[in-house]
Amino acid sequence: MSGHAITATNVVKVFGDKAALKGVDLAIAPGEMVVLLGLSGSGKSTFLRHVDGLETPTSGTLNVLGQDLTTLSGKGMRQLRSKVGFVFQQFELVPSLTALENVLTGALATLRGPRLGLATYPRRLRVKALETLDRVGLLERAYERADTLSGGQQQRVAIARALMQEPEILLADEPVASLDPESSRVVMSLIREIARERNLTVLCSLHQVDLALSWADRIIGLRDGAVVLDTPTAGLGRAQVMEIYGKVSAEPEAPAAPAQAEAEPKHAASLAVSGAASS
Ligand SMILES: Nc1ncnc2c1ncn2[C@@H]1O[C@H](COP(=O)(O)OP(=O)(O)OP(=O)(O)O)[C@@H](O)[C@H]1O
Repeated sequence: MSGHAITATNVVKVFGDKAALKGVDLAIAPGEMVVLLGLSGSGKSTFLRHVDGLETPTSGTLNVLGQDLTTLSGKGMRQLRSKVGFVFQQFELVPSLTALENVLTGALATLRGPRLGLATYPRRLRVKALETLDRVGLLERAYERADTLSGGQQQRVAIARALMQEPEILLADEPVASLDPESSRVVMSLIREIARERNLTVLCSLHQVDLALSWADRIIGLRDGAVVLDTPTAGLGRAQVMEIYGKVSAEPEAPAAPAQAEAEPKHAASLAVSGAASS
């Protein structure tokens, strides 16, 4: 037992002939807000999916909230997953349901049987869902269909949904990649405030160095399936920031020229803004 919320030891994940994770080692303390920073394809989503038990490591070990994920099955895995909330880039709401109903689905794992319509949820959960919507600033939108809300509002509903399960860990996979800068700021600031209030451990993938520097306690940089950087953000000077741009956005060592086009990261521009990407 390490006392960490998440500990990965030499986690390798191979899909067919592709190694998505090449021996990831990291440890995250309870209550930390960590950004997993890297280009598209660096392995961020794959790692987050491991922490939620959606993928199993090919080798290595992953300990989440004191449990070795590689040994958990059925019930044990469900119990662990109930303590881990997940927020996605595309929100993954049910578009035809109201904001409130979407939030309530976050409590489904605690209920027996299907729920169709608001009235089928216990009153205590309806009240809790309304309070949670209020916390994300959307109480007045509770009865509107999810697909009538803006992207930023939908992501706030998705955060409220994740909070309904009272998680100890919140995973967020590129939660602001589909949002404009102002909505991104609102969503990141909300995640940070709520994490502080509830002593949540947050692991959030991002591809933007600037956002990572603004919102993380610590940045873990992934490149080509490996950790290339692990640094607290407090007190970083310009030189270290440049180093972050360089380390996370540099191509893997000695890339073969013909592979370059295919390996071209879709987020290259946002990581290359410093001009230090080749350092
Ligand atoms: N189920 C899968 N089957 C085969 N290859 C996969 C699978 N999942 C991920 N990969 C590959 O693993 C590598 C890492 O992908 P991953 O989605 O984790 O990266 P990422 O950093 O999250 O990027 P993005 O932001 O584009 O999702 C990629 O090369 C991807 O094609």
